[in-house]
Amino acid sequence: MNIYFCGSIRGGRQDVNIYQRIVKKLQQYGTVLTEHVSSGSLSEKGEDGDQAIHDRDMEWLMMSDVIVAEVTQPSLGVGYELGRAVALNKRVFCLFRPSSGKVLSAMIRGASTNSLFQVQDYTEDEVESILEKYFDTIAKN
Ligand SMILES: O=c1[nH]c(=O)n([C@H]2C[C@H](O)[C@@H](COP(=O)(O)O)O2)cc1CO
Repeated sequence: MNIYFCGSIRGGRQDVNIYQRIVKKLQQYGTVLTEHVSSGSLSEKGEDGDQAIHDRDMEWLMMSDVIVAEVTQPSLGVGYELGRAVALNKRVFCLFRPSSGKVLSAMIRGASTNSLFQVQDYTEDEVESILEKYFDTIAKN
């Protein structure tokens, strides 16, 4: 299974430790095409070559079977990826931590109207078990 992980880069890297836990867990279920998003050495500057980044990531998005996004730290790039994923009819799972004190964009929470696009509130300690539950469910469908 190809998995596309979305997380904030230029939107801010404060959640990188949780991105690492998510990617490590996702690697039990398939190939994470965007493993670099969780890299501790990738700064808020991001990678070089914006057009190449965009074109590579869109190709990976098209190749993916499921998109998992950590959406607590707002990111234009993640929002764009999610919109493109919806347009491609992809399966999307968004993870949000209410304990951050932030309120998730209505354009993300409000898009969760069917089982293809799900938003899950969670706490940091349950991140692995939430992913286990999700992948168990999609394996049965
Ligand atoms: O260097 C990059 N590499 C990259 O793959 N991205 C993609 C993957 C992330 O899920 C998303 C982050 O967007 P942003 O940088 O706007 O927070 O965009 C974004 C950047 C920088 O914008």
